[in-house]
Amino acid sequence: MFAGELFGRGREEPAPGVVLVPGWLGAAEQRELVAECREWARPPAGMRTVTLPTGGVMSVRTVCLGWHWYPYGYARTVLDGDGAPVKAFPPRLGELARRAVAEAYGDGVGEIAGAAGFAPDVALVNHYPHGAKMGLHKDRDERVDAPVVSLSLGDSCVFRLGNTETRTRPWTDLELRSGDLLVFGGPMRFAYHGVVRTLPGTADPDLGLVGRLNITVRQSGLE
Ligand SMILES: O=C(O)CCC(=O)C(=O)O
Ligand SMILES: [Fe+2]
Repeated sequence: MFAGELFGRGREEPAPGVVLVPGWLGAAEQRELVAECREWARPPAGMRTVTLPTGGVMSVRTVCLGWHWYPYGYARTVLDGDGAPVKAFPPRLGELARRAVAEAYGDGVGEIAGAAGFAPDVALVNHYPHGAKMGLHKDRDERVDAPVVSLSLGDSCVFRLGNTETRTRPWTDLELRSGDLLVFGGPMRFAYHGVVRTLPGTADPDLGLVGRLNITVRQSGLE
């Protein structure tokens, strides 16, 4: 427990273009999103493990909406899985993500590339079972520089926000908890980032979720 928590966790801007809004989603909204993720996870085009070109298998399980992400590109079918057409991008999730960007940047929305006209069309839903993590990477398969919206549910995690140049320091480790909103855009849109570890057992049991879910909502720039 940090002394600062006596005063609650406030909005943070850990780097230019990166905004963390703790507890952005209320308990009811979190429960609704978890229920939706369960539906999205069902086959066909459901949650799957991703095998990298190196032969490594990612420890998270992923389902995509709108466009199917595979290493490294986007397609309309699950070409590295069951071959089914990707599920539609839910308009409600798009609305939520647009509100997220507007609220995160506030009056500064005009200074962040692609933020004012944010038109998301793809979401990646990652489930982190206990012990899962995600190595440092850039989200670079999108063709535009609009911000990425990230929503966290369930167990907390240590999220590593790196830099745009190298996979090494400097980086900032942030704790992301259930309901937190993280937006990264502007000068940090193509920064390295990853999940060092999750913190098992930190989720509110009422959420009924084992592990951690993360939803990133993005604008692909694809037609
Ligand atoms: O789980 C997270 O917080 C980050 C996920 C991520 O970086 C991604 O899906 O590209
Ligand atoms: Fe990412």
